[in-house]
Amino acid sequence: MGAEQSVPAGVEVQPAAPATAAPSNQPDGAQTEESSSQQSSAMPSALVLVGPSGVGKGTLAKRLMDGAPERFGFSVSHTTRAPRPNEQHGVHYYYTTKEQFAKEIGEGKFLEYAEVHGNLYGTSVAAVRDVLESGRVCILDIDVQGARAMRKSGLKGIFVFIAPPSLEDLANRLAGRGTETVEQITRRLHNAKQEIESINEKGLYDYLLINDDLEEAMKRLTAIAGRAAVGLGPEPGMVPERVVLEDAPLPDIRALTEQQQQQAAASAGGAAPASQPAEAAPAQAAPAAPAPEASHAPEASAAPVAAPQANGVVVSAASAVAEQQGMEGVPPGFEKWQGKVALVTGASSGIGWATCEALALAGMRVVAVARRKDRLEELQRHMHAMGVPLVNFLPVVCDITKEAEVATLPKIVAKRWPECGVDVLINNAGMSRNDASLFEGNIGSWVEMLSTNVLGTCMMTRAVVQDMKRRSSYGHIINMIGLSGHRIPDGPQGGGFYCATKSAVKTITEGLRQEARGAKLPLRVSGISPGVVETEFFAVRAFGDADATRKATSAFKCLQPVDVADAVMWCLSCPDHMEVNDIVVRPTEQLI
Ligand SMILES: Nc1ncnc2c1ncn2[C@@H]1O[C@H](COP(=O)(O)OP(=O)(O)OP(=O)(O)O)[C@@H](O)[C@H]1O
Ligand SMILES: Nc1nc2c(ncn2[C@@H]2O[C@H](COP(=O)(O)O)[C@@H](O)[C@H]2O)c(=O)[nH]1
Repeated sequence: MGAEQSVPAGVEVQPAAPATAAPSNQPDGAQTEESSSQQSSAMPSALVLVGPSGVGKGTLAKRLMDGAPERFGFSVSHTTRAPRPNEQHGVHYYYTTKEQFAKEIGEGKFLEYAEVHGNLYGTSVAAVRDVLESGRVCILDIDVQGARAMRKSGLKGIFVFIAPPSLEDLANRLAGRGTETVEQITRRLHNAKQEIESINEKGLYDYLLINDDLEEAMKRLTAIAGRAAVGLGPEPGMVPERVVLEDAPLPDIRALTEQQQQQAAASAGGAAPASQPAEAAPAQAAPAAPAPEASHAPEASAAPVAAPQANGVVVSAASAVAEQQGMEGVPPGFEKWQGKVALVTGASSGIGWATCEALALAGMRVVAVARRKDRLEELQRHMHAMGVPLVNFLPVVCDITKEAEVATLPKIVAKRWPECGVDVLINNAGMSRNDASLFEGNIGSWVEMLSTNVLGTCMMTRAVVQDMKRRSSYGHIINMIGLSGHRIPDGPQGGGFYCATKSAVKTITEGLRQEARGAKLPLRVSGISPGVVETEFFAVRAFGDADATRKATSAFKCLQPVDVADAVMWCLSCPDHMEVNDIVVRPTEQLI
């Protein structure tokens, strides 16, 4: 027997039976209620999560492991399915060919294997052994056929069937995850009906857990996993004698996907900012059933924008576009961010718009934050036209100067993508006014600049860092400092106040970096300081005079928003040991 075939601690291996073997009502190795409840040893055992695709096994497993990596490890399976863009070989799966898989079956490498939804999946002896030998609970995420085979293998562990509240919920989750096409979802859902019927196979499962509310499900699973951690067997009687399954028709996935995509943004809840009452109602066709919070939320909370039609096509949430482009658009080093969430403020135009586009095209989930709902809707249409899956895009109407609106943003993100939080924050929103001289300036303009450029940046940062702390997951914060954080180009004309706010952003960026280092957190902090960029900045500074931009940007070829977005992408693509602290970039012809 080769190394791969040696018996893992606590695992008695019987040769893997092909998963197509007829299921047994009393599988070998299944524990009777008496024997299982008495089973106890100091050694952690396996925790086998079974259930239809999309029910949340992976989400629950990840949460368990993130919460206590010293107690739980994952059995990384082999598969012949292609990796999704955000997946890593050796972390999510070992990706292999059919030929290699067949060869390794012959070599007795697998504890179990099965064809699932058209691909081969298998649990190797080594995958389970390595985790158990490290003294941790080994979490397996396998299908029903795999569970039957595992029972036969004699693996010591607790088997939990995770069920969805309904097929419709399951369909919604699969569509929302966005990693499969409509056809693939239909196939997985069709299989789900049969998989759910396995609940009634005597002795197959120890627990039935309905993953309705994720937090509740986590609480129950944590308690079950705690037993596995100390080698205790399952409690008796945790699977009902007989579960009556309603013969519900399969949801129409294509229709549901369209509806789901429309609802997704709105279902996060929230009302339009108090300062923008006219924008409270979605301009797009209202979703069929808006979440109650949408109409009853307190005035001051951010509001997601309703999504337009998405042609019913679900493409990879993690990086459909990158996949379509064969990863061409993705800068080297950026792969680590695929499927992660970036929040961009000031997303309705210029640098913010271009940054949202670059991030989404490279496979990130993007939360676009701005005050102007019509512009966010336009950005959403633009994203759709660019081929960005709308499941990856969350536009939110929010005024970053309003504390209560900012505070709701992490919640909106968590509602939309339950297993996620903001990983990357781009504090881009900033503005200037041309009536802010220090001799005779308009105090309202000072307040506006201070609130947006300084306090808005700080409030956004605080909200996101606190959420990162809660999740123990630290990403990257990039502040748009601007060249005005480094020098005063138009002091005699009264530009001093604006520059003061920008040099405050520069100092805050360094302060944040030092706080992160002081707290030994892996958060990375960067600043970007572009000179003249051709954006609406100048029109805003001139209180809406569109000609002001032309005047300010016609002397020479200015930077374009995409140039700055490129700098953002570069900051994010640098290796983990490298933190870009400030990028100063001017148009070549700009003097000061
Ligand atoms: N309780 C829940 N409520 C709402 N959404 C959920 C819940 N649990 C998980 N989800 C979401 O459902 C989607 C599918 O979850 P996940 O990928 O964990 O399923 P899975 O069972 O591991 O699927 P597969 O077997 O295909 O790997 C994810 O987008 C996840 O965020
Ligand atoms: N029998 C096994 N099933 C497995 C294994 N690894 C994963 N799976 C199941 O396959 C489906 C699809 O997974 P996906 O990653 O393509 O969405 C899912 O239900 C998994 O539980 C395995 O090693 N053996």
